[in-house]
Amino acid sequence: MITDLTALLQKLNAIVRADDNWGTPANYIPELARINPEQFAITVITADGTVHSAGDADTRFSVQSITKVFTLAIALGRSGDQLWHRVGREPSGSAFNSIVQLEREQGRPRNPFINAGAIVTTDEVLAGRAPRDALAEIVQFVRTAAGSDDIHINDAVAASETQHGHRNFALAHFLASFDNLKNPPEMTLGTYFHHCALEMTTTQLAHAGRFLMGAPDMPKLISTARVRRLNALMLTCGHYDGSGDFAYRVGIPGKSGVGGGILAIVPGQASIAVWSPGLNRYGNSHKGTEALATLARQMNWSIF
Ligand SMILES: NC(=O)CC[C@H](N)C(=O)O
Repeated sequence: MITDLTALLQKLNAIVRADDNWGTPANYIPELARINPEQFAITVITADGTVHSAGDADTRFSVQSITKVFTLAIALGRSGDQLWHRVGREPSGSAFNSIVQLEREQGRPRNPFINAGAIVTTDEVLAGRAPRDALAEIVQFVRTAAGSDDIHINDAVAASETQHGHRNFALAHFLASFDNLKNPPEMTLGTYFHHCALEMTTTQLAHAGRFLMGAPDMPKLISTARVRRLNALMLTCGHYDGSGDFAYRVGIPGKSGVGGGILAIVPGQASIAVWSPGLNRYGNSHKGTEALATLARQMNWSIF
């Protein structure tokens, strides 16, 4: 079985590379726009701890919104259910950076995985501390989850997003106007941009996702009940307005990032990280999604 999975990933890597539609990298963060889209990597860690990889699995990429899963875990650890007064748990049906819904719903973002919701969870993690202290907690959580200290924030990516993050500034000020930010918008955003700029390889990211598998020998960073809830939110909200399509086609919880990464979990069975920088129309990795759909079908992995 183990050799089968490695062979399957290698075959998948070859199939993915043979298709010349690589999608388009994010263009609103200049540091991400200049990345060569013709890259692909996949790592699968199974419940027995074995690691299977294919493609560019040692190349670091910007994990971006995938960090929203870790900041949500931390925010829930700090504030518990109080957090849900500030942010909802419903799919948004709109783009990750949309502002219209926020006005209609009086400044309470639909869920913690769209940008507005993640700005709120970051604000909760910040909790009046200096941004470097909150960032230290986030980076430490990710390093502990991954079992590696060699995970860092790329300051150039954070600076690039700060210079061009007009939409996120608009969202943060909108939240503040509805009294849904406890810290100054610039301070919360600075923290948010920096944790989004964390870089990992697919090998590191798949390791970091092991605690979400809920399998006996995996790191236990949060309660089993919370693991289930994070997975539920990943399934319903992890791909923004593409979440329904991802659930339909792939059938397991996943969280995407605009850097082209996706962390997907087969509860009790596997933690999967996939990366290809070109995006589909929802802002999710084009080839990453295709590869996960094929892998899930071939392995018969589904939560349904
Ligand atoms: N979808 C994403 O990965 C978005 C994250 C990015 N840092 C942003 O705020 O726009």
